[in-house]
Amino acid sequence: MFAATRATTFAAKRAFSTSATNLSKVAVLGAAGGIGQPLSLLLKENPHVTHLSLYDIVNTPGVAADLSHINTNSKVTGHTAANNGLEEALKDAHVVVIPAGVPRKPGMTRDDLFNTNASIVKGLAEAAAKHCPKAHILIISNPVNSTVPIFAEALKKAGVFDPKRLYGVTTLDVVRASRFVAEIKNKDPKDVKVTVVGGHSGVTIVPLLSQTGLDFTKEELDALTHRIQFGGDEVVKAKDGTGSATLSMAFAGARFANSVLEATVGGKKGVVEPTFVQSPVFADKGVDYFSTLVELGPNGAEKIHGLGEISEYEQKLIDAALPELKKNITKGEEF
Ligand SMILES: NC(=O)C1=CN([C@@H]2O[C@H](COP(=O)(O)OP(=O)(O)OC[C@H]3O[C@@H](n4cnc5c(N)ncnc54)[C@H](O)[C@@H]3O)[C@@H](O)[C@H]2O)C=CC1
Ligand SMILES: O=C([O-])CC(=O)C(=O)O
Repeated sequence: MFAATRATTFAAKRAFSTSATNLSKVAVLGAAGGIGQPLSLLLKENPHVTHLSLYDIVNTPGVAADLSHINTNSKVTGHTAANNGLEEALKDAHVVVIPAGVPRKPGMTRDDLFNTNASIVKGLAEAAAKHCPKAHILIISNPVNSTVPIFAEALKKAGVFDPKRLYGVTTLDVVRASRFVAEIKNKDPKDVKVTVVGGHSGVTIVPLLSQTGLDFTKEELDALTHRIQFGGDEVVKAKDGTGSATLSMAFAGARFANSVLEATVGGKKGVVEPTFVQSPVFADKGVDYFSTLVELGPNGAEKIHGLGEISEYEQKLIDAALPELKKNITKGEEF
């Protein structure tokens, strides 16, 4: 799946010394789960990854043994809580991707996961602060609007918070938006780029359809906006109590991890993705984290873009998103 980037990667590897490739240990925390397994599979195929380190409280030795037979260049190791497993998994990691935690069941909101996932994420943050304080941390665990602030607070407490290196993964919203718009406009999704801003739950997800260069009727706008904001619910309902999006999330997570790797060790310029980071965009309204297009560079999230020109329709969506986002962020910060 990364064929398009392979040429760049190999060129970059030649251009960089071996120490550059030694930087690319990627740890997955929650690696034996519904997202963790396919995500790890996709990362095993990523040529930037030199060491894939899999951590979960259960089953990682099996997942690691299985993946380790795939004939790509990276080494795979599996770790559980025994024998300082978390420390071993995190030590020297360049990127840490975190899909650890429980998923939704029908009838639940993402915020309903807070009670369980907040402490899981906090514990992992404390370990990351200690064992890989300079790593790029990609948070998938829900509720993302709160788990990113929880992680940030733990890093701040340990004195190692670098806002350029902490990202909430909102790529699934971008992937879905592209697919849903392509469907109704009879296009190939690869030609449909939709910037999705805000956060990652319900009304906090704001697709900027006016920036796609396509025309939409009011009915199309209403239907698409609703589908993008509540796409997660479609999967939760269809899975009927067995979980939420895992395969599309693994795809999205692998895509975002690849972007971070390309920008930080691949030497690629102009990598721009929406991601939920500490952001100045609505800081004056007390919303300290927000997803907009972010330019990724060797040090991570180097340039946070504003919203650009948005329609009146989108302004109303933003107005509805901000109070909910603020509430979610404060809840995370105060945990
Ligand atoms: N950001 C996004 O767009 C999306 C986020 N998610 C979220 O991702 C999370 C994971 O979802 P699934 O993989 O479907 O759940 P899952 O239950 O299949 O897997 C979660 C894994 O985390 C592990 N885990 C639990 N506590 C842990 C700890 N302290 N350390 C390490 N691992 C631990 C479990 O053993 C399990 O293997 C959920 O919170 C879900 O809501 C899901 C889809 C999209
Ligand atoms: O809906 C959920 O709970 C999982 C998720 O975040 C998504 O699919 O966007």
